[in-house]
Amino acid sequence: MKDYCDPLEFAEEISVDIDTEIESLGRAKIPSPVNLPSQCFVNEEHRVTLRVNYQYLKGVLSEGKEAPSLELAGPRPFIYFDPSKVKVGIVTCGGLCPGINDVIRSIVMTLFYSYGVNKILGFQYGLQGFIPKYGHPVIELTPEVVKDIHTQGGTFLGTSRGHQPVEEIVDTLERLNIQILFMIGGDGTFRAANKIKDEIAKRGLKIAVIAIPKTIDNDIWLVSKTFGFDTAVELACEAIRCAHTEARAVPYGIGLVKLMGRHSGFIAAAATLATKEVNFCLVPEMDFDLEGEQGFLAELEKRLLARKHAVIVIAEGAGQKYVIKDPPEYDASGNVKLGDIGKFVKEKIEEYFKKRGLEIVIRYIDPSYIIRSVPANVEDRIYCGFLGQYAVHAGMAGKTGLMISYLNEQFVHIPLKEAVKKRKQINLHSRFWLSVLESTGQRGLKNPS
Ligand SMILES: Nc1ncnc2c1ncn2[C@@H]1O[C@H](COP(=O)(O)OP(=O)(O)O)[C@@H](O)[C@H]1O
Ligand SMILES: O=P(O)(O)OC[C@H]1O[C@](O)(COP(=O)(O)O)[C@@H](O)[C@@H]1O
Ligand SMILES: [Mg+2]
Repeated sequence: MKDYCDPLEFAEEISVDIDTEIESLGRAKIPSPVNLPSQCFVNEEHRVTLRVNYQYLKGVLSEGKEAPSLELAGPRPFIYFDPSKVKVGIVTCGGLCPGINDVIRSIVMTLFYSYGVNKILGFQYGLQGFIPKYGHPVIELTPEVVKDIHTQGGTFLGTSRGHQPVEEIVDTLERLNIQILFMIGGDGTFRAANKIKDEIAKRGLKIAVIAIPKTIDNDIWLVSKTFGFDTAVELACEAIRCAHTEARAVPYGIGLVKLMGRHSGFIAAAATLATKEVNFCLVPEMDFDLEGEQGFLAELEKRLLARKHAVIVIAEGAGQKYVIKDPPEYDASGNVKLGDIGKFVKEKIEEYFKKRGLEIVIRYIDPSYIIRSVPANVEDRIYCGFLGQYAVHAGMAGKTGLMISYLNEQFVHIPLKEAVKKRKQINLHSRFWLSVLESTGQRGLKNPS
């Protein structure tokens, strides 16, 4: 599993103080079912040292403190819930992402075959599925129902954006007697999951909430890579290759590709590294000037004159200072609505070269929804399988308020409250970004102030 997006390399403050304690509903006393090979069992003693900055670690150890470590994910020898009685819910929220169906399938198959759980309900259309007024019926999930869903993109359960009353969500969990809730979603879903977990605790209920990080943006803190990201990058590369072909075919051809990435430009950056044809990669983390001697347009002109073609990749959240509405607008989930930077940059390029009398040909490609609605690629398919399995092991062990994460090359449990503390973004001083700069050859794109 590739780990080049290690969030600790992206963090400015590598010396993270994380509360790594995982909450539990009670003592796990029931022996795990025989279908699970005992050699695979892990327990709470199995912890993974969190890879942190060496200087920070030295400081921690010299103070006599322990090195920060995370609970390892995996099947436990003893579980909390009785497989013959436990009832489980699954919900998918937020934007689509390749691999959601793989995760749903993996959860259902693991519950059924490894633990013998047969009461599994799917809530439809995200958080709306818990709210009676929407009238979305729950779906009974069995291996037969989910057996082929991984061949399709999207989510078999449907999704939605928009806040729903947490009290009503927990009322529904109580009414249906759900004891483990698996929430597949991104940062927004995790904030909702945290609130649901708090409401459950307030009512003194024994319901586990387990989150699985989903988003093509790969912007979740304390996860190396979210599932679906790899597939999205692969598709993005195809768009870039086409843009390059178009640009090279004509004199002064420009291929401009806009990719998703609301606040984090990982798709744009990774696709740039993968294709090697990109000359300018613009991401939300980086400020750039359009005009001026060292601005983007002047740099683009230099490139065009030297090589007669250019490829530009722009993440949708880049350059928002030029296009965002004032005051900003928000979607139903509270995410800021972005201005269309791709269209804006295209028009600026056309204007600039018209003024300078250089006849350019610009091809603008916006593959946005195509890269997230396809089925998962092999890499993501394997990854999603693991995520679903580890989520089930954590839930059956009675753990709660956690996210299953792949971090420092291990599957681990991360408290949700830590995962929502911040957003993972590209660190412009990281070796990862340096590699992007080396690949594009782009300069700072900022005029001296
Ligand atoms: N702070 C919050 N409190 C409660 N619910 C939230 C919060 N933020 C987001 N949500 C809900 O979580 C769901 C998913 O959020 P969204 O931002 O759309 O997607 P994602 O989880 O992929 O980031 C939506 O139904 C949204 O309203
Ligand atoms: O689905 P919508 O509402 O058009 O939103 C598009 C946004 O969703 C994303 O695909 C990511 O959304 P999530 O936070 O739900 O994973 C972004 O890349 C994009 O900005
Ligand atoms: Mg999100």
